[in-house]
Amino acid sequence: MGPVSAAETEVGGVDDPVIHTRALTKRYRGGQLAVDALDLSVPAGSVFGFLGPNGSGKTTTIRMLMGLIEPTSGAARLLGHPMPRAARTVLPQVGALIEGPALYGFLSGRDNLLRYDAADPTADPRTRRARVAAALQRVGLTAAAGKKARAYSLGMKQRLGLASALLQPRRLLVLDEPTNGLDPQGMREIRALIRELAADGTTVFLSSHLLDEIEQVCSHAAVMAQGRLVVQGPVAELAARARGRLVVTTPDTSEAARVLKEQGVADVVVTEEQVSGEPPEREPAELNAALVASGVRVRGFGVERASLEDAFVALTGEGFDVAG
Ligand SMILES: Nc1ncnc2c1ncn2[C@@H]1O[C@H](COP(=O)(O)OP(=O)(O)OP(=O)(O)O)[C@@H](O)[C@H]1O
Repeated sequence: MGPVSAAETEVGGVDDPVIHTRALTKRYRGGQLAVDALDLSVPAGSVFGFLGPNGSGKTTTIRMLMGLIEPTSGAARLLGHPMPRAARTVLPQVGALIEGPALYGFLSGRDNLLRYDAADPTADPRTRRARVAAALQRVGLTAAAGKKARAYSLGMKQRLGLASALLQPRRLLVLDEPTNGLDPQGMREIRALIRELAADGTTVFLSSHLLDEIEQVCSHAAVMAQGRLVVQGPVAELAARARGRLVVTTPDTSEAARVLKEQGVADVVVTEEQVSGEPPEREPAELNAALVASGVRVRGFGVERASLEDAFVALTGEGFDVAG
C-alpha cells in the first residue's frame, strides 16, 4: 500500500468499507420490490462475492451502487462517498464490467481499448499506447491484440472488457457475473485474473449465481434471496455456520448407529454403508475408539467439511436452485 492520500484521509481512512449501504431499497415503477432494505459492507482489500439466484436483486443493487439508477430509499456509499451524488469524484476510481463489455467487433482488441481510452477526458493521449499495452498484458491478450474483437472467444471478449476497466488504476472493481456464459477454461482464466488483481490490492466486488465460484475466489460474501440480504461475512465463517457431518463408513451400520446415539451424537442417519450424524463437540477420536471397542469395523471416519451450499441451505431452508 502506498502512502495515505489526502482523498483517503478525507473519507476516513483505508480501513473503511469500500462499499457501504444502509437500508438501500429499490422498487421499480411496476411495483416490483427488487432490493429490500439492504445493509451491505464490503471491506477494503476483499474479494467480495455477491451471491444470489437469478432475480434476487444483484444487478439492481450494482446499478444503484454505480449511480446508474436512483434508489427508492436508503443510502449507498462508494469509497466513502455518497452515491449517486459523488459519482464524478468516485467513478474514476472504480472499474466496472456490467452486463457484458460494449465492444466494436470490427475493431481489433487493441483499437477497442485505444478508442475506449480516448473517450476518457482525464486520460493523457501521450501515454495512451503504453496504457493500452499494459492493460492487454494484464489480461493476457497481447498476442491477440491485433485480431478483430468479433473473432474473439467469449472469454477473450470478457478479458478485453476487464482490460478496459483496468486502463486506469482502480481502487475497486465491480463485476456483474464476470464468468456468465463462459466455458470452463474461460471461467478459470477470469477467476485467475480476479485473484491476481486482488493480490495487487484492488478490492473486487463480483456478483455470481455460482456458489462454487464464490468459494473458489472470494474472501467474503453476501447472500441475497428475493431482494433481501440473507447473510454476509468472511466465506470461511459462512461455511462454518453450517457444521459439517460426521460420517462413519462401516458394514456394521446398525451397531455403529447404536453406539453413536449412546455417545450422544444427534440426528443419526443410516444409509447402506454409512452412518452420519451431527459432529460432536468433543474429540472425534473418542467416538472412533468407542466404535472400535464395540466391535464396529470402521472403514472410514471423518467430519465432512461444510460447503457454502450447505450454509445457504441451512440459512434459507431452501436449495440454491438457480433455475427456480
Ligand atoms: N427495469 C426493471 N423494471 C421492473 N422490474 C425489474 C427491472 N429490472 C429488474 N426487475 C425485477 O427486479 C427483480 C430483481 O432483478 P435483478 O436483475 O436485480 O436480479 P439479479 O439478481 O441481478 O438477477 P439476474 O442475475 O437474473 O440479473 C427481478 O424480479 C426483476 O424481474
